[in-house]
Amino acid sequence: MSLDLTDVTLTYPDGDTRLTALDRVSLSVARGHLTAVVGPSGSGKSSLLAVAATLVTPDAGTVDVDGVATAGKGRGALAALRRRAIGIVFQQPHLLPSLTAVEQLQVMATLDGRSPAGARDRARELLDAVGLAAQAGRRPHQLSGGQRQRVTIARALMNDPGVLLVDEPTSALDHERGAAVIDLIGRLTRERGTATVLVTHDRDHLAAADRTVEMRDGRLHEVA
Ligand SMILES: Nc1ncnc2c1ncn2[C@@H]1O[C@H](COP(=O)(O)OP(=O)(O)OP(=O)(O)O)[C@@H](O)[C@H]1O
Repeated sequence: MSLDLTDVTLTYPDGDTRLTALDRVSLSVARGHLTAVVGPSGSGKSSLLAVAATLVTPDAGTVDVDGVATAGKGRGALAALRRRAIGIVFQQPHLLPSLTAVEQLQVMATLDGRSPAGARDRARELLDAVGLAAQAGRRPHQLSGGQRQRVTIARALMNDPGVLLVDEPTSALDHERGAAVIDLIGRLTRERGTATVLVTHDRDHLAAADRTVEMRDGRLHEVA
């Protein structure tokens, strides 16, 4: 599998005790597959993504990304693994206001040492893939909310990651635009072969998923 969480437990300090945000959670996602994670507020969905993204180290259990065991790795090695192997899409687009859509993507690649021409070609190809070829020269304020979210999805794919983690990408969108973004994530998962985990509140969006799991009080349950 491209993403493997095994018996992951994560706790946070909570007064004199600790709150268990993830309770022996195991989840494996293969390349080309989309797993949707639903569940009530506070059930541990964002914690699950943070652990999968190697941004938070669990108290117990293991996280393997693209066949690489992350246990015991230092910050530098984890940052390098994230840049190479993990694409992350947050709830809010987090775009740089002064850059055009194509530049938002190019920055990622240039940071990674790709040649400027190679970065531009890949950025244009990805903007085309998310339906924004005509908007490549626009800045964030000249884009709709859905278009901004598409730019962040394209940006997350710049380094051709094996793992794509997406946190509530539709929370700022109306239902129709939200559904279109989820469909796009499903299509890109299959076309680009990412192991994708999508946190969503909206159960109407689950048709694009190969599998749906539900978090409840830090535990993961299969949804029939
Ligand atoms: N940094 C933190 N310190 C202490 N407790 C935290 C921290 N982050 C999250 N928690 C707690 O851990 C539990 C799981 O939170 P998490 O953010 O993973 O839930 P969620 O399912 O993503 O919720 P939502 O749908 O509201 O975003 C909650 O009880 C939350 O209050």
